[in-house]
Amino acid sequence: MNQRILIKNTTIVNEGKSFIVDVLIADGVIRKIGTIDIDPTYKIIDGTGKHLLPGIIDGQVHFRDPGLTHKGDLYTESKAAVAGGVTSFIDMPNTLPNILTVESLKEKYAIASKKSLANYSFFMGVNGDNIDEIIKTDTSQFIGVSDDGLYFTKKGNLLADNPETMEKLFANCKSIIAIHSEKEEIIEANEQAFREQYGEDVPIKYHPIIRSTKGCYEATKRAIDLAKKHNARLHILHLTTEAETHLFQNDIPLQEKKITTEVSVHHLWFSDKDYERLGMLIKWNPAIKTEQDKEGLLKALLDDRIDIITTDHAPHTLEEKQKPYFQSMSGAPMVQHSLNCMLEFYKQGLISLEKIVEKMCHNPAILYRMTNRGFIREGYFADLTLVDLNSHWTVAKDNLLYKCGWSPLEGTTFTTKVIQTFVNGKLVYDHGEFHEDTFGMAIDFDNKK
Ligand SMILES: O=C1C[C@@H](C(=O)O)NC(=O)N1
Repeated sequence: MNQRILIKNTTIVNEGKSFIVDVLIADGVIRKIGTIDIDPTYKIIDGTGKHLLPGIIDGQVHFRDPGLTHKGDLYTESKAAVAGGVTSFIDMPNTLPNILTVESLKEKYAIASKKSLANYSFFMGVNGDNIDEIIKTDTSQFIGVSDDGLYFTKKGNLLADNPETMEKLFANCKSIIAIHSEKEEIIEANEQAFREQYGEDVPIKYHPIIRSTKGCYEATKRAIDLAKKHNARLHILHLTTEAETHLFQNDIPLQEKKITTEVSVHHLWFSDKDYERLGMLIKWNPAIKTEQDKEGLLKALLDDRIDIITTDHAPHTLEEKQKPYFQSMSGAPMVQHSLNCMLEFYKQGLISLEKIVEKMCHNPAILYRMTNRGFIREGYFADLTLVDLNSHWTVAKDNLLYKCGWSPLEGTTFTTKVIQTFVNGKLVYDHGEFHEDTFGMAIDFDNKK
């Protein structure tokens, strides 16, 4: 039998409330929440002065496995995730091979079952080549479909030059469609203009001009119009502009929303002011935009037009990043520090702890219809993270767990620390140490609801 763990006297943050209580973990689940007597067989954890949150569910990561494992893999990146309080993640399809068939999806599940310390699920990739197969496939096979990061061909390009593909997908796909929302034709025209002026070495400050607000807004508007026309389930990934936030609703509960969106932590943390200091390290697609956009995203998060927070954790080697503009890879690692970043906003009085938990834990579970995860409830999986809200430490090379070995946050001092992380009731991360004797589970979800 699994050892029972009793977390005594901890402040749980859950479902809009924070209060001091005891939590008993047994057989992988939260067995009891309340005042619980100590039993000699229990492992006792003193939660006094600490906060217990549901484990973070990161709805968008690129762990690079299989095929791109020189950047990261399901073991290294899931290890970084649990050290950051993340207990579940959904990985994107732009691995090698791209995940465009049920067979390759199953292979990815098999790899994760032997390597991932956190719970996992995977988007099925969608482009012009596999759309007919996607439409035919039973939606219980995948949590959602996405085009994010896929290598676009004219034929396969979902977003830009292929309105028929999009129309067909929205008319027929019953699972959530998670879109990387930028209009390629606008970006390409801007790239062309800047290339003529600067050659390969365009200054990074022009990245948000090339990958412009117009490109984002028009793509998002078009996707929303199509979703409304066909009553499809649409999720816009990593929103970056204040303008787009006004395209989303906050007057219906998430359970009933068909059109949803997210913000990634880096788009709340950085703005175009940081390009001078960090250069290509913060080249992301869609681009980090202005201070006003950053503020608009936070506002929309707080007033529920933005539903969830993700990382879009996208590691590349430093060598792949530090190249002239057109060759430098977009994306950066974030999964180890997403909770710390959000808790820093809490410390600054910008967001409540309860709102952070709603957007990073509860809502991803609701949005992706996960079974018994995302909340501190009796009978739910014991996916939990214990945090100290008064602990100073500085991000540095020697405390990074990413395979790529760098972070755009190096030198940042955080005032909170993840102390312990439990995945399915197992203490996987404990004060900087890992217990690696068990792996995470495939996340159950119900696409039939
Ligand atoms: O959508 C994406 C993909 C990601 C990657 O590197 O896979 N990098 C990005 O910056 N955006």
